[in-house]
Amino acid sequence: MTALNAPQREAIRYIDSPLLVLAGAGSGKTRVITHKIAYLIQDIGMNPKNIAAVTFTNKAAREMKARVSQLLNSKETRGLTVSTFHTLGLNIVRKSHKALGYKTGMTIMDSQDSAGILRDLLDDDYKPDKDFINTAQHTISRWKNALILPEEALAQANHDTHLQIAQLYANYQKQLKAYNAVDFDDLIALPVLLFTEHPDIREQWQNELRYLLVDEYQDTNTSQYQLVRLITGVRGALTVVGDDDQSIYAWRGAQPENLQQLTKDYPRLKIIKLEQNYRSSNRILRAANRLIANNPHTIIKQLWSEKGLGDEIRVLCARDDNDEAERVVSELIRHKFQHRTQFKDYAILYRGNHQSRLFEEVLRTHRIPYYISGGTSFFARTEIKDIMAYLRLLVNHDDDAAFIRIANTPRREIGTTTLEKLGTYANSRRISLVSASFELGLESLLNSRALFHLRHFTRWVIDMGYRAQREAPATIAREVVTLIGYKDWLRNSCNDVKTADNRMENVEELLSWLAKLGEQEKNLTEIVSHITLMDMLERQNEENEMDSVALMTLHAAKGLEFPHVFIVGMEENLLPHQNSTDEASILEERRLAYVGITRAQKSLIMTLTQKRRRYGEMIDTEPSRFLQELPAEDLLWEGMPLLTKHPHQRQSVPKTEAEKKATGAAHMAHLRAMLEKK
Ligand SMILES: Nc1ncnc2c1ncn2[C@@H]1O[C@H](COP(=O)(O)OP(=O)(O)OP(=O)(O)O)[C@@H](O)[C@H]1O
Ligand SMILES: [Mg+2]
Repeated sequence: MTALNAPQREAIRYIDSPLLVLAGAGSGKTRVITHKIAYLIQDIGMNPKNIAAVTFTNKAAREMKARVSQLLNSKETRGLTVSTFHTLGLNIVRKSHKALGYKTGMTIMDSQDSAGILRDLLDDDYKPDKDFINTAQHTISRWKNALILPEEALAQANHDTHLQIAQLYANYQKQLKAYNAVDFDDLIALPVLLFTEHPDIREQWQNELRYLLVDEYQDTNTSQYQLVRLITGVRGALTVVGDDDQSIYAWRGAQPENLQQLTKDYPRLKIIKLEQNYRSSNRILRAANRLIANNPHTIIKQLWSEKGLGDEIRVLCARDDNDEAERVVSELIRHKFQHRTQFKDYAILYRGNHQSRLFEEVLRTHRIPYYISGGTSFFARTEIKDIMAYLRLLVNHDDDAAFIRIANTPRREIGTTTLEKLGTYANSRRISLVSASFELGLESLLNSRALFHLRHFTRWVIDMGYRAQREAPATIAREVVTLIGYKDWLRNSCNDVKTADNRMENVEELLSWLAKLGEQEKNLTEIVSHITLMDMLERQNEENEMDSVALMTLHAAKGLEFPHVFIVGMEENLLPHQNSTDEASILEERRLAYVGITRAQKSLIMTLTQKRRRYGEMIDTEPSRFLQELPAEDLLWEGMPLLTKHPHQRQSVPKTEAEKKATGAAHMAHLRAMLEKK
């Protein structure tokens, strides 16, 4: 156990009762988890298949896996679970699907799919109302995360909208079941339900998962917390690590109070604190400490580091958002050249996804490799999912989820009512939708027109399926795309031609990829399962191994670290976010800024603009209130002076260090005055 300090070592070896490691950013919490896994396997002799470590994002899980494999060889980790909460939930649901009333081969609906189902369930007046669908989806998700069942939601509804959404929730659940599908939230809620209602199954899993480790514990919501409790049971073989200052998912139902709840639920809970930070230089830490001190605290944590004082935190003021992107990228190029670093040493972090576009554009112009973490992956795109669903259905006529996805995409007169009747019928006969479409029994349920359109399609599926067994996969795929008229469908269903063409380009990309796989003598069945099974995580791994700049939201950056970090858009209405100005939300926005700052190891640059294009209009911006909460002595202001609202005060761009300091002080005073006025 080298490179561990005393409290870390204590945390790793402690197995007498549940353990909570509560500590600030970069203090080695994740390191405690990975080393503890190694300790349990190598020193205690536990079977890796009895150990599960869970966290929140795919990227964090991947990072954790990578760290574990530095400590243990592949033989020692065989059977070990290191995953997200959702993947763990999925495993449980898959293995115990019967007890939950599902058939094998269930499908996971993503957020787009669920929105589609909700839309289909709505009355025609509501169908086009995207905002309503959004609200409904969000509300249902919160209910699920709080383990509120449809009946309870109905009983509790105290106004019309809630009542309407609660009814929708009930129908939505029914629909999912009929499709043999689950959504993202079900992956946690169903295992909880399962373990509560079936003590025998719970016991089996408790015997299977004998030690549980949870990273980023502050972000667990009610259902995740219940799942942790049910898995650990009375034995309480549990280590959780977290930082209340990094709780940034309240909007998704996360409850930092779960940290306190632990003390109540596990009276024998042991708490260990870590205070030495191994990540960042002291100026960065001081900025983080000072910022977060503005939030109320029950437990005070002061981080310190042996990494020296480090460079000042630079604050670049740009003219507008274009200028901001240009400056960040040229700064990055200059810095890389000067310090002989790699592109992957840099991260550009922002509050909202939409902020990435300009940076992408400029990075591309300069031919700098970058990747967007947590963005929509190729395979999550609608058009790719559509075409893949066709191919899935050709090779597996029982893939009901694929059938449902494309039965009416492009439109072919197979309506929701037809699908519903078909679904109910297939369910009662326990056969797939395609098989059911040919049965005599269906004929009394559907009118002849509906039946004609349905059978026309399913027959086509079967014919193409035959051909797919003999012909080259890429040929079949291209023919499918042509025969269904996908290109025209995109043109008609997208809002503008550009979007349609972009999507078609993605389809072309998929087709040429299929051709490449086909050259390796793979048949369509093999290719489809290859693509379906191809671990998304693996693909993203490839991405990360490339030397490229990381672009991501502050949310997605949690748990990660980079030598050089840019936090862009340090402005009111961006950070803090414009919809987050009530007191509780400001606290959360401040934690988000804290997460951002503490990602940086060596250098941190923050940027803001004077003007920014929003909703097509150039608007004046205001510096983020969080800037003035940072220690003035650690900031170095650069670029356009901020004082635009007072042109007579306009100063020249500061050049010498002394000038920069002086302008910095002036900016801070100005900022303070401005904010006090508000
Ligand atoms: N005892 C130690 N000696 C040397 N380096 C360490 C030690 N503990 C942790 N580190 C390093 O410090 C960095 C931060 O550690 P880690 O990511 O585990 O912190 P964390 O508390 O999980 O941070 P976060 O709150 O951001 O998730 C990592 O690069 C890790 O390898
Ligand atoms: Mg961590």
